[in-house]
Amino acid sequence: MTKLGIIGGSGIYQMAGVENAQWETVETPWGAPSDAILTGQLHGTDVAFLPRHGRGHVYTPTNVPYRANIDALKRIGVTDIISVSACGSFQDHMAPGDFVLVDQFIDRTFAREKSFFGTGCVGHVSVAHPTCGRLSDACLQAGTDAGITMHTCGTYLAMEGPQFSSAAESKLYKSWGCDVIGMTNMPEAKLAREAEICYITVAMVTDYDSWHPDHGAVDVSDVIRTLQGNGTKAADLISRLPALLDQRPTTCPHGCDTALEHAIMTAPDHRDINLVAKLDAVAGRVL
Ligand SMILES: CSC[C@H]1O[C@H](OP(=O)(O)O)[C@H](O)[C@@H]1O
Ligand SMILES: Nc1ncnc2[nH]cnc12
Repeated sequence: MTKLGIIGGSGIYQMAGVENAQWETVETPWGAPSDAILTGQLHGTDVAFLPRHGRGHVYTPTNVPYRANIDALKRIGVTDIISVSACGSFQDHMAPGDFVLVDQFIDRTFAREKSFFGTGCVGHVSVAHPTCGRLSDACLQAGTDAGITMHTCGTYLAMEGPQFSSAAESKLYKSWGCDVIGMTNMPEAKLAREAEICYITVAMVTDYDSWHPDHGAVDVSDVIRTLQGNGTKAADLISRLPALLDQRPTTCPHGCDTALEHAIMTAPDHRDINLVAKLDAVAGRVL
């Protein structure tokens, strides 16, 4: 059974159309998530919506409690996460208002906890293909049906922030072949993989960062203006997903939900029982 998690980024703090909606407080061994989680059904499919920065936009990209957020979603049974995120673009043809289905990341963040594992329970998962092709296909169809200009793949540069990039950084990332830039999807995608949850980033282009000769520096007021249009489009895309994702295969064909199968290195008699206890939701299947 699908339970669809939606992580709403900048400008997305609510989700309309959810039946039996209630804000649930979820506690985790990794602290409190960014906010309570809105649960209910969308066109008959169980959904759980979490505003990444909290209602009122409280958490900076660095301070978002990424581990608590992913643990909380796993703990309440989420199988699939759609991360809806604002981004800058490094490509002329990925214009403000377009949506990019991210399939690769370059992680340049440096001030965040990036793993549920640690001393006393060491685990290594593959993030060679960090997003789920099944979710990407569904988002492509939903977005196209909603009349959104969709790009089927793209590399997302995750920066620490909260300041935007300098022009030199922006040109460097473009020269690396990156397509979009944001501040939040790492370590979120890595943690979702550790938690064996399928994950896709729907990156909503709001600006051209600071490389473009015909566009000035990024300005939050421009970002917000574009986000207001993007938010409506994102809601339309999401409302079409239940019909496409309700029939979940017993196991993800891309292996997202079996990522921990051979991941844990620490011998059973050397494991830290406190850490193992904290991993109950995320890795209980294999511990
Ligand atoms: C409001 S512009 C910068 C801000 O927007 C993006 O957030 P999110 O990924 O949660 O939509 C970006 O990563 C920055 O945090
Ligand atoms: N240019 C940009 N850089 C980083 N994060 C962003 N979010 C939206 N636009 C962005």
